[in-house]
Amino acid sequence: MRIDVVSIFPDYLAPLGLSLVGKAVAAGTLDLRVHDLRECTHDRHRTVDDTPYGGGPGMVMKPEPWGEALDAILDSAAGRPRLVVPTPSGRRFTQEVATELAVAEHLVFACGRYEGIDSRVMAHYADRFEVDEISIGDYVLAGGEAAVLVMVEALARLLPGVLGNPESVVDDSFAPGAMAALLEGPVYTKPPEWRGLAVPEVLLSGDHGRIAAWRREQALARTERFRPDLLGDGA
Ligand SMILES: Nc1ncccc1[N+](=O)[O-]
Repeated sequence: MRIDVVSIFPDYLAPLGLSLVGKAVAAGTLDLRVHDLRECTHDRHRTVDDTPYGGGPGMVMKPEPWGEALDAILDSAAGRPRLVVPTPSGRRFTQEVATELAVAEHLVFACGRYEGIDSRVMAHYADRFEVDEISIGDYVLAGGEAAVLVMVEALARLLPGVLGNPESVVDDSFAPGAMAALLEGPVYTKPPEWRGLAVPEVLLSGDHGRIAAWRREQALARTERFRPDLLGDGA
């Protein structure tokens, strides 16, 4: 998979060189290219934004630098990449969306800052990109870069060979499957007792049936407490 990220703060994406995503890049599973949008400006001030037509607060990112940046990426792209635009006004990012993105051949993330990117950019590229405006949550960040870190990490761990133990994807919170709509319950590891706190004895029993039942019970309780919306009506 190839991933391009366009941003006026390319250094913000440096964490993608670490840990799990960094390993995927080193292994060649991910071809990650980060581009500085300002390299597509040609005025003295390297201007990327201007005041919004129709008035209103803040600034809007100008279309010209985006046109130059995205044309260059398309020139070196095979096929029709998916253009992911992180925005609070997009469709909601979920584990299902992460799974969808994880099977793409080529993702291009356009990091908007300020009030967003001139809407003509998304309209102009609708035939050459599969344009996908996605929100990671109902809050307002200063730009899309943090959202790209979130989305790339969520999809990278789904790529074959990236996670040491592919099993751990199966019982993720929100992963499709038997415990699909439940939050993961508490987890424990050695030592069996720590500062007077013992690990629940069922987990040391070796009785896999009892352990599975206990885990489901804990997952249900946690889901009822933190995310009753996941339980639907009278589940
Ligand atoms: N919530 C957001 N705020 C700003 C930019 C992008 C965002 N998002 O969710 O992708």
